[in-house]
Amino acid sequence: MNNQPVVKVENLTKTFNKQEVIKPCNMSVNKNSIYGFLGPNGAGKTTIFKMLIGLLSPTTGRIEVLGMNGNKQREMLRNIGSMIETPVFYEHLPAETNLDIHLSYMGVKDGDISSALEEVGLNHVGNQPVSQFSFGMRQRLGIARAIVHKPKLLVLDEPINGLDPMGIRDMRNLFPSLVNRYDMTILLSSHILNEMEHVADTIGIITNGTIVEEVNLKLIQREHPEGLENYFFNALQKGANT
Ligand SMILES: Nc1ncnc2c1ncn2[C@@H]1O[C@H](COP(=O)(O)OP(=O)(O)OP(=O)(O)O)[C@@H](O)[C@H]1O
Repeated sequence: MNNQPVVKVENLTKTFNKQEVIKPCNMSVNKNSIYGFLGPNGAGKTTIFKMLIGLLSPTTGRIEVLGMNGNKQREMLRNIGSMIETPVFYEHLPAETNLDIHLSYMGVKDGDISSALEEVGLNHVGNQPVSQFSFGMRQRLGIARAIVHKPKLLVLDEPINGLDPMGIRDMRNLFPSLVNRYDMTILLSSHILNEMEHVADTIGIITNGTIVEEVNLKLIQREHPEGLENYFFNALQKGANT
């Protein structure tokens, strides 16, 4: 891992209906990092993710992704893969056709749909319509769609939500291998602290619209060998007191 930031956020805010739900935030995600974004319900994780991937515009502040800001938005979007909230598909079309449509939309000609499906354990059902998929299979397909065009930055909002234990274990192996094989940088959110400890190397904590911590996981583990939970609750407490 080197120290070149792939995501750099400065003084980012977002106001909805006169309410500032994201207060001035700074964030830095290093190249080839797996950054685990943690925070209570409603803290602002999804809103920040949406701003990073261009689905929402910031109220104020600056976002730089892969060295680009607003100036090269198309190029930036082609290099981002994401799954935010519940993924939506063309229900009547097979999984592989959904990925094919995504590749066309992204302008990628040489995407490997069968490999992407295999990465998430869906290779045997690629020809089935998505309407026949279970919740966990849809999550897996959402991840396949996020990675099929081999983005440089992968942004996944609660990707293991709804996965079975095998799926969780598969993702634990998949994420670091995407970093190693395709030079990706991954930004993940999850409420499952234990799982974040398995995959992330950096932890960011947001509470009430403010990022209160951004720390290397190894440093946390040195101080909290018992696990992330105490560190997480302390950080929230610290955030509440400032
Ligand atoms: N479109 C919107 N209009 C108004 N308020 C919104 C909108 N989207 C999000 N919010 C508010 O912004 C705050 C942050 O929401 P967000 O979805 O980013 O939280 P989160 O950390 O992802 O939560 P969770 O863990 O529950 O998914 C919440 O108070 C939410 O009600």
